[in-house]
Amino acid sequence: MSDSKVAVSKDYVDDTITFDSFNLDPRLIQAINKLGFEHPTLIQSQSIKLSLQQKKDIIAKASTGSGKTAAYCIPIIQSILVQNESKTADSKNEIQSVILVPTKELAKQVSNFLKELTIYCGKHVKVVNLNDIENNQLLTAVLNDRPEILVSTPSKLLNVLEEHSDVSLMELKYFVIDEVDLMLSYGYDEDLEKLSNFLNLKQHMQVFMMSATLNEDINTLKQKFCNKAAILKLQDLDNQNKRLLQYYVKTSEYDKFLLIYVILKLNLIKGKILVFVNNLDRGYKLKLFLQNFGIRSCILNSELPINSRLHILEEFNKNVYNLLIATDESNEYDDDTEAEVGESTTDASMLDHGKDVEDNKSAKKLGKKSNDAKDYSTSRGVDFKNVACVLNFDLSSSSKAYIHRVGRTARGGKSGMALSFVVFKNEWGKHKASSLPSARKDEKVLAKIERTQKKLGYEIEPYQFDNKQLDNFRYRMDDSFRSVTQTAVREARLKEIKMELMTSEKLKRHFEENPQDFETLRHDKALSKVRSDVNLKRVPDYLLPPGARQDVKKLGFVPFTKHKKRQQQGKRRSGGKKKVDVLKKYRK
Ligand SMILES: Nc1ncnc2c1ncn2[C@@H]1O[C@H](COP(=O)(O)OP(=O)(O)OP(=O)(O)O)[C@@H](O)[C@H]1O
Repeated sequence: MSDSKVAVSKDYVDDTITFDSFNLDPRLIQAINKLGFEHPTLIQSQSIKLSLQQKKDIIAKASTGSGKTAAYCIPIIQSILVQNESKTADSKNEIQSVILVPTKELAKQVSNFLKELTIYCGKHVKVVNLNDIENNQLLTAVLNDRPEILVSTPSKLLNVLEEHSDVSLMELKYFVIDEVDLMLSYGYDEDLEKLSNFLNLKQHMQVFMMSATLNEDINTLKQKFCNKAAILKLQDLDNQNKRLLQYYVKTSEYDKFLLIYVILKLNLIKGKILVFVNNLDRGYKLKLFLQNFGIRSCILNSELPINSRLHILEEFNKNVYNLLIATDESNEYDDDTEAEVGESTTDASMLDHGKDVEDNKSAKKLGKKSNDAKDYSTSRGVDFKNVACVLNFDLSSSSKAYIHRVGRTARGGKSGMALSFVVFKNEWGKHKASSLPSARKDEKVLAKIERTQKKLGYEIEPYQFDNKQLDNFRYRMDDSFRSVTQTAVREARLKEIKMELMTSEKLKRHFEENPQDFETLRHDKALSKVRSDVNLKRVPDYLLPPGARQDVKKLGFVPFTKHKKRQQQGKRRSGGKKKVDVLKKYRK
């Protein structure tokens, strides 16, 4: 999944072994080396061993970013390669593996990863992402070839099976359900039930079910698909949790806008920032608000065509954009019971054979996702690269959604930080234009998040900004906020969709022929001309901390404290190893 070499921290790595010790095919080992993976992560070493040596079905619960994708991809590819060796010239090709994921983004991500892993054996292990193919004739041709691995969302696979009666999954050797709990809350259970009719259940078929969060809801699926599954639970060890620093700021709804403006305008957070908002309009509102200050951002939401979404993700991962505002609708569908029940065991590593996932009678089923939002989630599974900070502009409405959101940073052993804006209960609804229904419960949700994170060994620290310093920026923020009317938001939303649709449909062929043009397409352009003061883009000297007045380049990590102190802190930072509290300068 990575473009560059990734060094996984000791938290996840099983440095007692290397990938060589699994007796993997040299072509697979070569591809793993090319990805820069030196040691397997804990979930990988457990899963590869159990799958290859004991042929066990596996239900795995392991932290976000701990390498679950490779934990099922590697044994699948290895087995297919072994199988191939015993093939004769007239053996027929069969589809051997199906990997189900809840979103199109994940289908793309997983199939890309598989392609990287099969780079030296692609002729023998063909990977097809069904969600990638819309043309029916092309699909028929591709399926006639009986690719060894299919990646798909459940609805797409079902659709394909219903329309291509000649495609059989009866010889399937591997069946993976990734982000299995999300599948259920998205209402994919009916599709999965129907899909089970196309499978030779419990007959020589190995099943993987993976997620960072699991609850007893998956028991029905487990009973349906698995045969004496081994349950792997691998969470971080207590003293290894310092890679992810977590903070919250209690604020009013209106002041969230002030806070984000100051944080971004003064570059208080270095590196890429992923901002989560809870609905589509909020995303555009925030984008337009920031645009007034000359702060560019991209939007990611379920309304955009899939090609645009994939392109935005790709570009963000290539560091083309620094600021991505993602609408997370999935948190509406996550229930919170898992986090409290599921984490009751915080063993670093626990392996039970045939043991049931914990009972949680109170787990309630949530409504199905709307068609628009189906197949989309930014908080789940997406391997955002090098995100320095996840900023919950709107707090998630469940602690489970919070786990997945903050899991978009500090991935693959890197460090990161999460900052959440939490609305004081007694401040909720006081400023209509900035108000959000879900924020009413912010304090309650925060309490749940704190409890859940504590069980995982994490502390979430309060962060208090110096209100006096912030107040200096207030009148500029008022101007900008007023200019972002509901009409401006609606227009921006329409304009963006039109723009992206054009790109997706009309220009699709052009981009296929001229990929270099696609590279230069930017998604963070200004959306509409909201009536704002051009001066808003400049921060006048008197608003800047003294250290930055002479030299604008000094913006970012600018102290409101004394210069000397900052120099000392700067030195410490350059040491590289110490965790940096990037917002410190604004602390009260
Ligand atoms: N053995 C390894 N060594 C180094 N990097 C690894 C290793 N395994 C995976 N990675 C990298 O770690 C990152 C996270 O992996 P992956 O997306 O599989 O995590 P995940 O557990 O599925 O997370 P999530 O629960 O959020 O879906 C990826 O960038 C991947 O390339």
